[in-house]
Amino acid sequence: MSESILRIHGLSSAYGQSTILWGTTLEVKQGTVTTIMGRNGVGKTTLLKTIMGLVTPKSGTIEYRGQDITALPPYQKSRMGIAYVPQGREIIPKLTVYENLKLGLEAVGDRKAKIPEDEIYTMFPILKEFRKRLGGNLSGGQQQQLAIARALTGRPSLLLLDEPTEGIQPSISQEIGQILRKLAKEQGISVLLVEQKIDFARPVTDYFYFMNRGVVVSEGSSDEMSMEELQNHISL
Ligand SMILES: Nc1ncnc2c1ncn2[C@@H]1O[C@H](COP(=O)(O)OP(=O)(O)OP(=O)(O)O)[C@@H](O)[C@H]1O
Repeated sequence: MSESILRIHGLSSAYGQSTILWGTTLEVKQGTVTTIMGRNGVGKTTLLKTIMGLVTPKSGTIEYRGQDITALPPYQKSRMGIAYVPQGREIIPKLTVYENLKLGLEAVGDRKAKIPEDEIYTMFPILKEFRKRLGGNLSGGQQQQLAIARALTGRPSLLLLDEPTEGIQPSISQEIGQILRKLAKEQGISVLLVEQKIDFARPVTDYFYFMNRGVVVSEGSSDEMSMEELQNHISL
């Protein structure tokens, strides 16, 4: 079994008085795609934000590559190789595709580094074609590809992805799924994915966690789970 790149133990976090995570525990193995599923509002986005340091945990620990990173701010986590693609993508509409990609490098604090253009454009050929186009003029699927590409410019070890298929046509979702598999299997990048669509998640995922009301309620490897079991888990 491969090593864990991320271990989360008993993580709780809140917005003011409103507690959302109630002691979440999970891990991500190196070079795998690990997927968190659960209904709207159970705390999946809050979990990713807490891992990234955008929400401060009340208790619990986050360990990345064996190091306790619980209290570190987001920029330090970025520099250590954790990249985050938020729900809704958050690309900058008034900047070109290339300029948006450059922002990914700034997030890791390396202004002198070059965008690995060959790699990025091999993975996302449409971004090469639209290099000079404004981000705001891309389709939803192309913006999602740009957001993932931007996260990859700093060569992360762990990619946190929040619902990349939301509002995207199935053919592009499929392409994104294939890219996530490749990143994990060929480049050893570990992916922690939040996803609601079973059809997309099933072929992409190595290991599933199911959340309800701020905790993990069940888990299991993708191979061991039938489509029916998956359906049952998320309808709980
Ligand atoms: N900034 C915030 N301030 C206060 N409450 C928030 C904030 N962000 C989210 N919440 C609340 O926290 C709860 C969990 O939200 P979260 O977005 O983490 O869930 P989710 O499982 O990702 O759901 P979804 O799939 O709808 O994004 C919800 O009740 C939501 O209304």
